[in-house]
Amino acid sequence: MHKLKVSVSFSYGKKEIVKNVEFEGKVGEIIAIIGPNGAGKSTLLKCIAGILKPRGIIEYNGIDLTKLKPKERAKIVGYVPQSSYPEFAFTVEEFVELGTYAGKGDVDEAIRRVGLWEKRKEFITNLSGGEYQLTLIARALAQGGDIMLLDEPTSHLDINHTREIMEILQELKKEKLIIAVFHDLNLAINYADEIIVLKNGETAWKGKSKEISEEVIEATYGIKPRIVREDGIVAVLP
Ligand SMILES: Nc1ncnc2c1ncn2[C@@H]1O[C@H](COP(=O)(O)OP(=O)(O)OP(=O)(O)O)[C@@H](O)[C@H]1O
Repeated sequence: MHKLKVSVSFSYGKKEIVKNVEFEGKVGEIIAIIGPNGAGKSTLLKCIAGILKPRGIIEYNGIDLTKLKPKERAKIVGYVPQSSYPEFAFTVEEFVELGTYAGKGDVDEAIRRVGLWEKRKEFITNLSGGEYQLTLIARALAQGGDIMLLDEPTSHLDINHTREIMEILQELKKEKLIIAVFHDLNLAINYADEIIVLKNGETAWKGKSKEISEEVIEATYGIKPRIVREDGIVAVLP
């Protein structure tokens, strides 16, 4: 069990943004969603998060997530939005507690797990971009659900913070299903187990991340990259 089944479409007005995207995932996996700007990646994630109401099926362990009330759904799915600069001067611990259904214990535990315990009394407006991203992850973590969705968790981060976030995700996947949107193909290929490539709202390719080919990338992005494979590491050179 611990399996997510997704088969959804979503339209803004008459414009279909997500077209029959189907995949399955289970606890223990990282699934990366990649694709060009405007492909529908964030929209797909928001559908799974319950922020948007898609047509189709989103089922976890046989439970139809689209039918759950927000509070019930939040116990299963955590959502980490695209990071934007924080506007309000909450402390880290106030922010992690805010909007979650977590108890104090879960809040403390989540802050510890992302390594921000020393900064728990700090205002989020004083954090670096990387620390703020960790705070967003802690907030989703505090809800304790089996599924964690992240929209570009490493955008604007330096190599140090990028590694920190990716290592946290590797650790979390032992007990969760992680679904994350990435623009960085190298991160997606090397850290995710599965990749879903979206183009114009459709699934252009899906499969084991390291099996993605030059042809798939060329067909999706319109440029022929070089892919170097060595010692189990895959490097995509634009
Ligand atoms: N609120 C909205 N109303 C109407 N159209 C929208 C809305 N939000 C997004 N769209 C459109 O949906 C399409 C997909 O957007 P989405 O943000 O899901 O793409 P994306 O793949 O995440 O892009 P990016 O990589 O640039 O973040 C775009 O054409 C966008 O203009």
